[in-house]
Amino acid sequence: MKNYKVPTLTIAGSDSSGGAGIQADLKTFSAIGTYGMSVITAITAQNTQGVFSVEELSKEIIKKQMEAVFDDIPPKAVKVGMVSGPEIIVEIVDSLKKYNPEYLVVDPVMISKSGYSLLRPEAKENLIKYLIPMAYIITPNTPEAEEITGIKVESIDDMKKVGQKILDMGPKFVLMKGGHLEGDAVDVLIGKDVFEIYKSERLDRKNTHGTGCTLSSSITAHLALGYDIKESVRLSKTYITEAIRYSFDIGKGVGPVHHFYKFE
Ligand SMILES: Nc1ncnc2c1ncn2[C@@H]1O[C@H](COP(=O)(O)OP(=O)(O)OP(=O)(O)O)[C@@H](O)[C@H]1O
Ligand SMILES: Cc1ncc(COP(=O)(O)O)c(N)n1
Repeated sequence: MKNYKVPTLTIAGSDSSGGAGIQADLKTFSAIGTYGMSVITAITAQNTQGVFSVEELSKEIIKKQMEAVFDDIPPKAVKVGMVSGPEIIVEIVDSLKKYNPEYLVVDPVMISKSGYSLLRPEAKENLIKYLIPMAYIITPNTPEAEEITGIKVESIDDMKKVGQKILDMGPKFVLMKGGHLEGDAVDVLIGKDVFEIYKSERLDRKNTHGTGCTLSSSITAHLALGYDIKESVRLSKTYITEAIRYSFDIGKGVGPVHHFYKFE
């Protein structure tokens, strides 16, 4: 089902070390077999050891990037990752309303694995009020789900309950990621008439930089290629599991996952 001409777009921050953010998204888009494009929201200076600095781009250049992409190569599916500040979110939401892509995947990036805040505290309100309701699917990890709802997530039962709360905020589907819990790596997909559990063994690996970015861009690429939501998540869960299994040591800290595709 690969189609190198199907356009996909990521709206996210740049990770200079290539493991997360825009770079992980584009690698995933290519590996799944779509044509990847990017709107950069912020530049981070980071590597496998941490995030050292962040510079947000202006809302003007974000608007211009959106226009340049959508006026020429309208993407079939769009993913939003790190959005950083409140004004940027409003700009992105306005542009998305204007161009109305078929699929919008929102990965509500808040804190990097290394503990650096990638969403300014004052931006949280706009994320919840404007971006989450327009998502086709939102993919919070447990700390992000807790931030969004104010409710603790410590079990699969909590994931179901809190996922339902997020669904009530307006997105069509919620994928609650269980990477931060203990035991098997269990993700839960919730929609109006949909409830699916995706389970994999927990792999004992230290190199998990960019797992969330990779999973959400894989879902984006599969939706763009025409898979339905359950299939898109199933194939993406396999993709991230194998990407973690074959993750590798590069750099001095938490290395990246491995992008390649050979599963159907
Ligand atoms: N050790 C692991 N073994 C197998 N699967 C894992 C492991 N850790 C995470 N996963 C899976 O990876 C995906 C990403 O989950 P996670 O909850 O780690 O997202 P995240 O915290 O947003 O990632 P990131 O830290 O990159 O932002 C999920 O499908 C999760 O189940
Ligand atoms: C630009 C950018 N976007 C997202 C992440 C989250 O990824 P992780 O939690 O694996 O650090 C990141 N580190 N950098």
